[in-house]
Amino acid sequence: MNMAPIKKEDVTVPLDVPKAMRETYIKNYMEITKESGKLMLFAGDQKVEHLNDDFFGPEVPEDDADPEHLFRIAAQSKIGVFATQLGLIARYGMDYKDIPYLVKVNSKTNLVETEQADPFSNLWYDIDQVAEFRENSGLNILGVGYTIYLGSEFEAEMLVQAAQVVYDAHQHGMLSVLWIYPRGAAVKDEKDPHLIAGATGVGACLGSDFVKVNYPKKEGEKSAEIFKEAVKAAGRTKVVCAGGSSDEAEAFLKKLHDQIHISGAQGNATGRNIHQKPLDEAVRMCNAVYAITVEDASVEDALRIYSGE
Ligand SMILES: O=P(O)(O)OC[C@H]1O[C@](O)(COP(=O)(O)O)[C@@H](O)[C@@H]1O
Repeated sequence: MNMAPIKKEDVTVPLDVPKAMRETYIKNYMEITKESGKLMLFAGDQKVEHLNDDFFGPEVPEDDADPEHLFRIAAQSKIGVFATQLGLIARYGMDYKDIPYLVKVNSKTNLVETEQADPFSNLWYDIDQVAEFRENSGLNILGVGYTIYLGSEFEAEMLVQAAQVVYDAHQHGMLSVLWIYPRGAAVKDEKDPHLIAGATGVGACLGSDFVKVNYPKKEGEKSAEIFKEAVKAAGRTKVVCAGGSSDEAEAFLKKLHDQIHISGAQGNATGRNIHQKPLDEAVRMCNAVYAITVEDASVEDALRIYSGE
């Protein structure tokens, strides 16, 4: 069920990568996509984004209450990269040296989001510090991630920061993933397909390697079909979808399969649908998501992996 692997020559290196860093960029690209060209990103930044809501409660298994759960899953499963904040990586990385990491360089909590409030997610670290951390820790840091809230009154600041993050990541041969969410008082419908396509187009103009958006939704339309506009608008920037809140396994895997095979998405970025499970089940779900994304598995194959057959 493996797809033909991509070769080094297939990697399009953006021109803001300096000559001396081309090989590093290609190596990181091959590694983050597991030589498939597709990204399986395990998203673990929610301890800030959603505070403890995703990690504790009647619907959440006890394993998830401890931040180390995220590292255990990332270490024991097949993934392209594990995305979280630098501080958490610094606290656990010594015991999880083999995980491929992506440092999320901005984050904000959900407390600021009311009906009126326009979100702003400020930069925590500049990319030179991430590169310094990569050097000092010896960890395998393949890329960086940044969130933009398009349409927020703070959009201008976030666009500047995102542009710098992408450019600077490329200076160090690292990959960039932009999370782009239309959000704020000016945004009537965050999941409007045309607006999501606007967001992926912004990702392309920022020169990002990957752009992560929410799956569009429109009354009476098939999401997999209306998502095609966003994939097209992104051009050479690859589009991946956020996982969303925990769903029933088959429905979730089917949706992911459609995103890749109907819409043309080049991967996924999944958090809660993986980590809101006890460790063993979380690992099986992660491997199932990886199988669809990187190994071209069918939904049936992925379900077999998930059920441990
Ligand atoms: O839309 P929200 O609530 O801001 O969610 C943002 C979160 O969703 C993600 O993009 C994807 O994670 P999930 O798969 O759990 O949805 C996270 O990286 C991020 O923390």
